[in-house]
Amino acid sequence: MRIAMLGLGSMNGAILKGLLASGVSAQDVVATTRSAASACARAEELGIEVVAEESVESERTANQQAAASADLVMLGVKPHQITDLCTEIADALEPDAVVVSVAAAVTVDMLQQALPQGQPVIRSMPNTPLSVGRGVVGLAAGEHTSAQQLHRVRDLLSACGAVHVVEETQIDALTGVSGSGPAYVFFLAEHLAAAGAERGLPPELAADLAAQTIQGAGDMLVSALNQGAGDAASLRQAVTSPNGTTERGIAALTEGGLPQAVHAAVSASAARAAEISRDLAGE
Ligand SMILES: NC(=O)c1ccc[n+]([C@@H]2O[C@H](COP(=O)([O-])OP(=O)(O)OC[C@H]3O[C@@H](n4cnc5c(N)ncnc54)[C@H](O)[C@@H]3O)[C@@H](O)[C@H]2O)c1
Ligand code: PRO
Repeated sequence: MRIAMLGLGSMNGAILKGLLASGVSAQDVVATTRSAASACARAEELGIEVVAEESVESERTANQQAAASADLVMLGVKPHQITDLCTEIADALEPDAVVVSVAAAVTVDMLQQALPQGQPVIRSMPNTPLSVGRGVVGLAAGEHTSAQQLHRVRDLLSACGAVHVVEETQIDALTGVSGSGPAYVFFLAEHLAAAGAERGLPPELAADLAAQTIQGAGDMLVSALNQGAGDAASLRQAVTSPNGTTERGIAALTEGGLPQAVHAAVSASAARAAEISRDLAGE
């Protein structure tokens, strides 16, 4: 499968690293960037062909050239840039090329409107841990995408994370949990480490303890859920000895409003996605 990654920032870059590590051949990937310097650096780093918008001299833009040869086109630009990018590549696309948007808030309908009639599209919501093979992706297919095309994309991404095919109405909530979620976890890691350093641990040690604890707890939780051997609440209880140290820590988190703060974070992220969708639709 020939893959075009249009825009190579945080998200498309993370997906590409995950795909290459999972065995996708660098020969099968072409990416685009705006600047020539960035194209050079990324081509050297990743071993793939990268075409820069600013160095193309032919009639076709970098995005058109990359899209023309692709079976799968991943749109990795900001939400407000997606429809312009769709319009730009529309005439270059093969009719059966599958166009996958990674953008928050850009609906299947917006993608279909901006692309040729009948073009297969998928709205996705990935997260950056795809870069290390531990990502999460939600996929919602458009009306012209066959089950086989959806399965091919699901199988490709499954090599670098967990893929969930969902209703489009669920994507904003999924964005609030797993799309934005890595940032909440990194925020927790920052504060765990800072608190450890405040209690006298060397800062590097505190950062390692926070990261390794989050990794171990995450692995343990996924394994327990997969094996039907517990859930987050039961694993938390197993750490919490009656009248022990954790009980005091959990009480402090509860008093400090962690449960309400997490609910508010997921709601705020999902609500912002809906707000951007309305802005993009001009409502
Ligand atoms: N960062 C995340 O964790 C994350 C998670 C899920 C979804 N997303 C979505 O991914 C998309 C990109 O976000 P990001 O965080 O990677 O932003 P980013 O700014 O890191 O990446 C966007 C890239 O696109 C490039 N670009 C812009 N216009 C271009 C054009 N016409 N041709 C080629 N390249 C172009 C920019 O130079 C930039 O490198 C957004 O729509 C966002 O909603 C991001
Ligand atoms: N990062 C993007 C944003 O912050 C979308 C989910 C994660 O908008």
